[in-house]
Amino acid sequence: MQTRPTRSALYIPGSKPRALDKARGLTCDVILFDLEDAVAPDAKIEARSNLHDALAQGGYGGRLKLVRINGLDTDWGADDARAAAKMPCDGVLVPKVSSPADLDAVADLVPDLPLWAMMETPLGILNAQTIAAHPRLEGFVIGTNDLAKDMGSRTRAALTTALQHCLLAARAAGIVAIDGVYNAYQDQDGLQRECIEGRDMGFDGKSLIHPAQLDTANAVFGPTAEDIDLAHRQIAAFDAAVAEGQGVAVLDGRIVENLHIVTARATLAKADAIAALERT
Ligand SMILES: CC(C)(COP(=O)(O)OP(=O)(O)OC[C@H]1O[C@@H](n2cnc3c(N)ncnc32)[C@H](O)[C@@H]1OP(=O)(O)O)[C@@H](O)C(=O)NCCC(=O)NCCSC(=O)C[C@H](O)C(=O)O
Ligand SMILES: [Mg+2]
Repeated sequence: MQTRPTRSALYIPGSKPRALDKARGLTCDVILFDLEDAVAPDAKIEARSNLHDALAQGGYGGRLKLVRINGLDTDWGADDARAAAKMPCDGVLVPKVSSPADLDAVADLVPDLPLWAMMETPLGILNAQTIAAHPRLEGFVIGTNDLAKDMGSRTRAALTTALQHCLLAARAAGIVAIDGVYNAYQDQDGLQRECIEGRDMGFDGKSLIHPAQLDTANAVFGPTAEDIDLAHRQIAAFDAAVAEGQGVAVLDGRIVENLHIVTARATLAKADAIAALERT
């Protein structure tokens, strides 16, 4: 089970050495080192080599480092998987996963690393429950662009059922779920709205394409000072109620039950994990 922060997951094309270098100083929680759609066919081999060198050089701190390989049905996928298996990364992100068998095939080539699944095909969404239950899987990253293309959908609202289905599957399996990208990377208001929507649905973070999107995702998906204060006060109120033989506390006119304490402790643990990451 992944416990590191996943508020912001930035795609970095393996074909862009400057961006690979710049990422060492960026405040993303997760780096999605991309060999797939951000890399042109002619640049695929060089991108794999760039990525090998960048990861070997290190300097990415405690960020979660995932390598998105090409699909095994392409000319590059199997070699990407074999190369990623030897890279000092935290997992392999498999594109266009439609069934657990797609993960089995990559797992055979990558024996020792966790797997993550791009959820971006209609069949994959329908099979989300069995994909999420794969023993090597640590998380979903939603591919809203490919999904919208395959479904013929023109709005994010049209994807709501698919997003919720993925979330249900992820939560049932206890894995991470990261929302899709917001393409208009210079539109901060639109990004903020979509981050809030994703957070309120239950996502753990947002996948991003440009450094200018980091602050918004980190702020929206991270606990605020008010969240942290409320969590402390809920725990204190509940402890006091329990000490008096009560099973329920009342705080600010609202009941506080054990289930709220689970959420409060999770909020504090998340804040601690973010602080620890920021120290690396
Ligand atoms: C979108 C971009 C092509 C814009 O590039 P550019 O015009 O070069 O941006 P800027 O000049 O504003 O860049 C400023 C500096 O920031 C660095 N930079 C830019 N993007 C990144 C990045 N992603 N990671 C790290 N650093 C980045 C530039 O190097 C500049 O640095 P400096 O020279 O020092 O000033 C570009 O942002 C880009 O290529 N983004 C990634 C696109 C991508 O990865 N697409 C694929 C993933 S999305 C997807 O596939 C989703 C899914 O599969 C689905 O189906 O939905
Ligand atoms: Mg995609």
